[in-house]
Amino acid sequence: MIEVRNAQKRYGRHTAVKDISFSVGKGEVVGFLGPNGAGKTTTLRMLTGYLPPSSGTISIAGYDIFSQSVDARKHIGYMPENVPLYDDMRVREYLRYRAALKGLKGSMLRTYVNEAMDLCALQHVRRKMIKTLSKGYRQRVGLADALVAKPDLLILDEPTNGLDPNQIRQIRSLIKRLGEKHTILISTHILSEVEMICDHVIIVDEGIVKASGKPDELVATMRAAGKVTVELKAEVDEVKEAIEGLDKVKKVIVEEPDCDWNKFSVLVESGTDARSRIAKLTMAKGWPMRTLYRHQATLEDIFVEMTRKD
Ligand SMILES: Nc1ncnc2c1ncn2[C@@H]1O[C@H](COP(=O)(O)OP(=O)(O)OP(=O)(O)O)[C@@H](O)[C@H]1O
Repeated sequence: MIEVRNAQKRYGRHTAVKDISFSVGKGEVVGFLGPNGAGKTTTLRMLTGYLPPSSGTISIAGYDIFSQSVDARKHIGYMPENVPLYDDMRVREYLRYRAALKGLKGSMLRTYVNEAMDLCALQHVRRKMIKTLSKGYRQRVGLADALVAKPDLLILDEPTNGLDPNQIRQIRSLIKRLGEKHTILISTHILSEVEMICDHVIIVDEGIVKASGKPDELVATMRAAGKVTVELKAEVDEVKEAIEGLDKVKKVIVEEPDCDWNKFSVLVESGTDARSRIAKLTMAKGWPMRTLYRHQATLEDIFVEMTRKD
């Protein structure tokens, strides 16, 4: 459904997207993650045909987004980050206007607008002026606009941005339902959102793809390169030196002590579990120990690991 090959975007001297390639299959729900300024919005705007790439190719449903833009755009419903709405229009009036711009007419236009309003729970505000709507409802109008012409691909740029937790849940469950029938590319900062909604995740930073895969696969890779936490009573430097001397231990980080218990994070090589060797060492040394556990990596750990600057 989406094929991006070596897309690059420069704004004058600044390169916002260095070299991005990825593909999204039909029916997939893909999370597009990255810190501020990573190039997410720029990439989404290139995908939707609003910005030409400086180099590289992008095709949607087999159509090149620039040379076959009309055909490509028929497949896309786009919800930009700050949904631009006409404040002085009423909800239904606005959606009918947008549907007409997308080529819908007559009874089909009315039916499609009605269905989009049903899906986004907008019927009870259909006669309200857009300027009187809360942020959550404005987002729903933006989503209804994106899906009114029944495109098979939805591109959503931070759809839950600025919403309160209840509104976030509502929009999230709506996106989940939409994912049953549409291919979705969703840019977000909210990692739990990705874990809940997406089949696949792409992490971008500094204009390139840093990681890509199923959320649980990424987490499994990270888990293999795990971290162990140890709390014991012994002299800090001695513990650090002894654990760092163990096979396959990469580094020992001294954490804030908890009362008189010293705490250490032990970073170990991929595929190893240092717990039994640490336990043997502490017993041999006679150090009292109260904690020894291996961390379960989360998508947040992956995100931080892939995008940290230190
Ligand atoms: N029109 C523009 N002119 C010049 N530079 C721009 C323009 N738009 C974006 N940039 C720069 O390009 C880089 C990528 O921006 P982009 O908005 O794509 O990032 P983002 O990942 O969407 O960030 P955020 O999560 O903050 O929305 C940033 O350094 C930004 O300052």
